[in-house]
Amino acid sequence: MTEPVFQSFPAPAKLNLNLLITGKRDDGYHLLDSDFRFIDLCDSIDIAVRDDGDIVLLNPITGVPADSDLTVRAARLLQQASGSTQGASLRLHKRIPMGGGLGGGSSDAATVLLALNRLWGCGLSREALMQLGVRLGADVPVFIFGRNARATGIGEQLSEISLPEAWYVVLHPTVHVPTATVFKEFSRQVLTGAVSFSTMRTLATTPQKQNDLQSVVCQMYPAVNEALSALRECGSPLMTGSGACVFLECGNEDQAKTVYQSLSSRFSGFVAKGLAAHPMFDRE
Ligand SMILES: C[C@](O)(CO)[C@H](O)COP(=O)(O)OP(=O)(O)OC[C@H]1O[C@@H](n2ccc(N)nc2=O)[C@H](O)[C@@H]1O
Ligand SMILES: Nc1ncnc2c1ncn2[C@@H]1O[C@H](COP(=O)(O)OP(=O)(O)OP(=O)(O)O)[C@@H](O)[C@H]1O
Repeated sequence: MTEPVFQSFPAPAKLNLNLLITGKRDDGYHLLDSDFRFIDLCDSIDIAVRDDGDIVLLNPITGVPADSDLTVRAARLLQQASGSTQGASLRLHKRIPMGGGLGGGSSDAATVLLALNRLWGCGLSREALMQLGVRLGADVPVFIFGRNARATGIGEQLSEISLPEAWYVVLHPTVHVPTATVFKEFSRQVLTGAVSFSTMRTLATTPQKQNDLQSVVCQMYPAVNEALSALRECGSPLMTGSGACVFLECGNEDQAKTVYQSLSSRFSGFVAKGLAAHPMFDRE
């Protein structure tokens, strides 16, 4: 029997450099206005094509059954949409903390769609893959889009943005923050008037450095507030996505490392470099 040939594909994390919640759709999904930046903390996925049509995740994450894993769901969705009879063995190397607002699961799904589209020779356009991706999660399209982007809609309307070089101190409070719970609580607080929807930015407005979910998450998870308070001694930090991770932007790597070292005995986290584009993005 021939050994399967695995190829390795990167799946980067993202930060939401700002996150305005501008409304709610009839189906309950929230409208947002957010600048997404890819960072150099990456999961990686080894993929080998199989000719029996099966999709097999060789090392499921503890607590996430293989059938629910976004990598497996992405592969099955592409099989269905393209009519491909080929299968794949997947091996997942997780480095992006889960439930951190860093988009790890969404990025894994996007990488599988991009990689299998090539390996199976499906020939779907980037746009078609993005439309498939949003069925798996609101954060999936931006990873397929492949460039740092301003996102509107629920995250599927994307336009490229150009960002300066930057490094980020990212702290990971040890709480798992479920995205659905946070949006639900935000919605409840809109009804009571405790929070309100933001207005979408006009082209002339400079991006507001705010995350509309932050106050809700800090109320629910004090550990997130503590991490923000610690970073505030060094600048103006923000939460990413629906949390739990918080970050501080720094102009150079030394500064970021110094800030992180001063906090690393109290918080887990890391220093990451902002990327100019997704590592799988090619500009031809
Ligand atoms: C907060 C962000 O991380 C910002 O990047 C994303 O909008 C979240 O995207 P995601 O993790 O891919 O979220 P999904 O898996 O699509 O949605 C999880 C749940 O969060 C809520 N949700 C999510 C995204 C969104 N724009 N509005 C929502 O109300 C919905 O209840 C949904 O059932
Ligand atoms: N490949 C995967 N990697 C991580 N989580 C996965 C994966 N597949 C399914 N999941 C499920 O998705 C949940 C959210 O994981 P993820 O790491 O994407 O959260 P997140 O970074 O907060 O996402 P976001 O910023 O998109 O809200 C996990 O708790 C897990 O149950």
